Amino acid sequence: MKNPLPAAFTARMQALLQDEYEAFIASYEEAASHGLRINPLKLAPADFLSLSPFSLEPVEWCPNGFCYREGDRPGKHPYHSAGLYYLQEPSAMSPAEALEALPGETVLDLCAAPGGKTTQLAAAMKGSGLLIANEIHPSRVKALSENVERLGITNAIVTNETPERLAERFPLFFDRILVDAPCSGEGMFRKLPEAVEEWSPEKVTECHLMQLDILDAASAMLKPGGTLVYSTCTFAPLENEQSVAAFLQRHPEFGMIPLPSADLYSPGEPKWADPSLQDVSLAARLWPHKLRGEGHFVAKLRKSAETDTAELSRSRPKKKAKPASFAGKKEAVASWQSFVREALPNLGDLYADDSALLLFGDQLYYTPRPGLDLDGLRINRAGLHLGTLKKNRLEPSHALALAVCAEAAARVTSFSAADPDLIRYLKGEALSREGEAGWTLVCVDGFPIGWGKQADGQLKNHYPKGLRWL
Ligand SMILES: C[S@@+](CC[C@H](N)C(=O)[O-])C[C@H]1O[C@@H](n2cnc3c(N)ncnc32)[C@H](O)[C@@H]1O
Repeated sequence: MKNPLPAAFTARMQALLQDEYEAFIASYEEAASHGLRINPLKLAPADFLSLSPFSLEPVEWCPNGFCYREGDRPGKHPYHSAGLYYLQEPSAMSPAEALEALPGETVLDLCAAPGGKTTQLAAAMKGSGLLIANEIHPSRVKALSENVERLGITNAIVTNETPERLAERFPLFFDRILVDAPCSGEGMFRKLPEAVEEWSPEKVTECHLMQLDILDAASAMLKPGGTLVYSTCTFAPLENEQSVAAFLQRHPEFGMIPLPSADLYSPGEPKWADPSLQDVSLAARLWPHKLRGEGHFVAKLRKSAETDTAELSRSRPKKKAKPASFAGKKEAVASWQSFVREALPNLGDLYADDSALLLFGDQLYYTPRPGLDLDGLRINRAGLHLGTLKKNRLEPSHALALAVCAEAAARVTSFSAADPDLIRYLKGEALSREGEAGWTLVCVDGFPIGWGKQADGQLKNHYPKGLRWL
C-alpha cells in the first residue's frame, strides 16, 4: 500500500472484525482484483472467450463477469473501444445483478457515473424498456454518456439531476431503482491511494446523511411492488447496515428480500445496526479477504404492492405528449430517412418510428419512450444520439456506429485487432484506400468501432477527437 491506512479506520475494523481482522488487513498487501464484464449487447460471453487475448476466470455471481490477470491491459485494446466489455472489479458486479432488471421495464440508476452498473442494467434489459441513468455532478456525466455510447446502449436517457428533482417529476414511476450511493469509499483503498487521503470519520457521517436523503427520493419514485437495491463500496456499518435500518424505520412500506447468489456472500451484520430496528441480515457483505473483489455492501428491498398511491395525485399534472411535428421535425425525419437509405439500408425497422425522433437544436435523438415529459430537466442524452443535422443532411454520431451491427451498413471496412491501420484509425489518421464513396462503418473483427467517410481514395477519419488514442 502506498498510503498507510487511517488509524481511525483500522481501529474500527479491528473492533468490528475481531478474529477476522488479521485476514482482512492482510488483504491490503495483495494486488487489487481486476475484472471485466462482457457486453452481451454485442456478443455472447462464449463468443468473446473464443476471441479473447486475455486469460479470464469467471466471477461466480455474474455470468458475464471475468477476472483478468494483472499484466493484461484490456483497457488498451481495440475491443474496449468497440464496447465488447466494461472494466469493473468483481465485487462491483453484484449490485446490478441483485436488481434483476428485465427487458421492457422502467428502471432508474440514480447515482450512475461513470456507468459500470448502468451498462450492466442495460445488458439485462436487452435494449427494451426505459433506463434512466442519472448523475448529479456535471463533471461526471460525460464519462457516463461515453460509456453508454461505447457499449451500444439504445434505451437509456442520461440525466444530470438531483434525486429530489427527479422525484418531483417521476413519482411512483419506476419498476426498479438502483442506488449505488456516494460513500466514504473504504473499498477503494487498495485500488486508489487517493481514496485513503480523502477519507475521514466525518466523511462517513456526511455520507450516511446523504444516503438517507437519496434513499428517500428513490422511495418516492418506486412503484408499489417495485424493487430497490442499495449498495456502497465501503465497510462502515453507519453507511451500510445502519443506512438501510434507518431507511426501513422511516419507510415501513419496504421490507428486505433475499439477494440472488446470497450463498456466495457474507450476510449483513444485524449487531452493527440498532438491534431494535429491522433485521438487516438479508443484506450482503463482499469482503476482500473472503472473495476476489475490493469490497461491497448490497441490500435488496421491496416496496409493498399495497403502498398508498396518494402521492401520485399530489404530483404535478401530466402534460400531454408533444405533437410529433414541432419546428424542424419534418426536415429531421427526412434527413434521417435519407441517411438510412444511403448508409444503413439493412437496418430493417430499427429506429423507424418517427414519433420517437427528438430534435434538440441540431442534434437528433431516438427516444426509448416517446411522449415522456423531460421539459425543464437537465438532459445529457435524450436516448440514442443519431447525429447532427448539417444543412438538412445527417452527420452520423459515434453512438450510432456503436449501436448498429456491421450487417446493417452499406459500406464496411473491417480490420483485425492487430492491423496497424486500425491503430492509425483510432489515432485519428485518414487512411489511403479505394472504395465506394460515402459513410463507411469501420469495424474491428466485424464489430463497429466508428465512422469513416470514403472519398477520392481516402477514408476520412470521423473517430471522435476526445476518444482518439494517443
Ligand atoms: C459510487 S458512485 C457510482 C458508481 C456507478 N454506479 C458505477 O457503477 O459506475 C456514486 C455516485 O453518486 C454521485 N453523487 C454524489 N452525491 C450525490 C447525491 N447527493 N445524490 C445523488 N448522487 C450523488 C457521485 O457523483 C457518484 O458518481
